[in-house]
Amino acid sequence: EQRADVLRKLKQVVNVGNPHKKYILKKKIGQGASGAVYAAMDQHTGELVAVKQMALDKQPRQELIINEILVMKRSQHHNIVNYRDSYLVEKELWVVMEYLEGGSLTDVVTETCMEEGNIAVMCREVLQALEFLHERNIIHRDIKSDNVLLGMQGEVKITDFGFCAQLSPEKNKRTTLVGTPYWMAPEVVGRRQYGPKVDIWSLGIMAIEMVDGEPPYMKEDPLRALYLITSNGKPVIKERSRLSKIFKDFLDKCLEVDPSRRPTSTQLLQHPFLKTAKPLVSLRALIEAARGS
Ligand SMILES: NC(=O)c1cn(-c2ccnc(N)n2)c2cc(C#CC3(O)CCCCC3)ccc12
Repeated sequence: EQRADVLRKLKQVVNVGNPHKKYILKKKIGQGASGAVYAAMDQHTGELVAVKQMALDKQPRQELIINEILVMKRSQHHNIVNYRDSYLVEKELWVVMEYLEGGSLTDVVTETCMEEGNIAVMCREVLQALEFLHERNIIHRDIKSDNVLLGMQGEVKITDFGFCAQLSPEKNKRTTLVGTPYWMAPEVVGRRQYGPKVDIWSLGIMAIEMVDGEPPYMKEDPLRALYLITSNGKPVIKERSRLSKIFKDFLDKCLEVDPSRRPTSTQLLQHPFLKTAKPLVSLRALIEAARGS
């Protein structure tokens, strides 16, 4: 009966009509936890879109899907992959959103060596998205390079709100173990109460990805990584010696183990490290370098 309830609620949220008439699926661009993602074309406008397809009966937590759509419908921002529309086709849910053709930050961190000016612009753009979400009491809970997408005009947008949490005055803290192990904050791993600052920790881990090419403990299995996060606290950065003083200070603030000492997104947006950011258009060269390799 809970599933029937979800279906009823979804029917109120999604658009009417058959998306097969509106969109032509092109190629598969990803296989997220909750479904496959395709690049598609809007038949009337010729615009490229991304379509996330989820088989409802395969979802462990169906109510999370409604959450993702409802939260994203009203959260339009230039640093967030924007929701377009959604459809229910038999038992399959389609979520249609804008398409970013530059791929993910993962492609860049694994294929290129980023200089600090590029790392600073990435951190600034992601912090702008986090400030927007945290103001609305939304925690993303899965910040990592895979979920940061790039456009050819230098757009930087966060995506995949499948794990996000909408806090309320009655329930402004969470304890559920959600996210991707290597990027999880100590308070999440330790099952303590946590809030929006978990996204700031994950941003710090993503900054380590941009320096070292991968998060700490990536060679360990996920369970051991969880143990190391709680036992080691602030992770060691392999190439720390080669970083500037203000970048090290920025990293140390994101990776404060005690969330009450970790700055908010608004506070971090004032950090001097972000003043060294290169112009957004310089990211185009990074995308091409990542593709070229
Ligand atoms: N590789 C992959 O799995 C994915 C690749 N993309 C995209 C999206 C756009 N452009 C490109 N190039 N890729 C994904 C998007 C989502 C998502 C989401 C939302 O939460 C975003 C807010 C509105 C509701 C839906 C999940 C996964 C992937």
